[in-house]
Amino acid sequence: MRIALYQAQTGLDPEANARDLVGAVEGAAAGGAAMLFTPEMSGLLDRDRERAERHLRDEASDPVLAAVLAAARDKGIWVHLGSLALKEARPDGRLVNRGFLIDDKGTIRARYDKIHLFDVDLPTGESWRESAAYAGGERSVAAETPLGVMGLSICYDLRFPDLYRALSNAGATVLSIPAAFTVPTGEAHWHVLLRARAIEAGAFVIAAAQAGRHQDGRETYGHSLVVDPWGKVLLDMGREPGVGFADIDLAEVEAVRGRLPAIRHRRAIGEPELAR
Ligand SMILES: O=C(O)CNC(=O)[C@H](CS)NC(=O)CCC(=O)C(=O)O
Repeated sequence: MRIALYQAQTGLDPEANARDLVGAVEGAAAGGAAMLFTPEMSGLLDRDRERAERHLRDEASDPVLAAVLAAARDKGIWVHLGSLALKEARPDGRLVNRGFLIDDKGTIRARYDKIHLFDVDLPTGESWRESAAYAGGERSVAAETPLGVMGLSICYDLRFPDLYRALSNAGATVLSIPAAFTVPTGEAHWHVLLRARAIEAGAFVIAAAQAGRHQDGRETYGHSLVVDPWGKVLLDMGREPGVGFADIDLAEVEAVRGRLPAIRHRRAIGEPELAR
């Protein structure tokens, strides 16, 4: 089964970003992919909250989402739109960071709101307070796809293995982890965390990422990755934006789980006994 990943360098203009997304859908379909994966914040990447807010809509009126739904239908391809920032009616006024699983008829099959929010001060001086602008999601989501049951997640979620344990316990054999990773944390942690999630779950990991220097001045790590259930990297897109392809053999999941049945050996772990 062929999949495609769109490594984006999303900018400040949602219209231009939507055109690039539609181009990626067309490129993925022309290349024979059954499904395209796009990064976190595929519609707009802007550190300036006030400037960004002027462009943001709710789900029903978001033009980027509408463009991707139409392109998926026209090209007959599934899309995991990694995430969009959306203005949903919430009492506290915060946004949601929401991913969409879209089928080849342009129908939304599942939505996932990012659970773990990136509130981190890096030693390089980079400082992020995602929870100031976004409300965290409350539930994990898996969905049936042509690739099998897929677990949805977003970026910083990658650091919380309990989420992937829950998804694989629910039958997920593919884990999608769209991202906009920082460069220093990407260099230190990206490959090892993605490979670990694949190995622990005996599942494919598909991680479409933002890459390079963006119009808002930020730099993201790139390296969109596909990892097989044994932990082998099948695709690493490096630093340049574009569409990449990988052929994945879904039988690998059962083969690896048969060889090393760790997920069948999972136990419920309680509080540790603390010896003093
Ligand atoms: O808000 C936006 O515009 C786009 N969203 C992001 O950039 C998000 C939240 S600030 N980034 C991450 O989660 C990076 C995680 C990361 O880099 C790590 O876990 O090391």
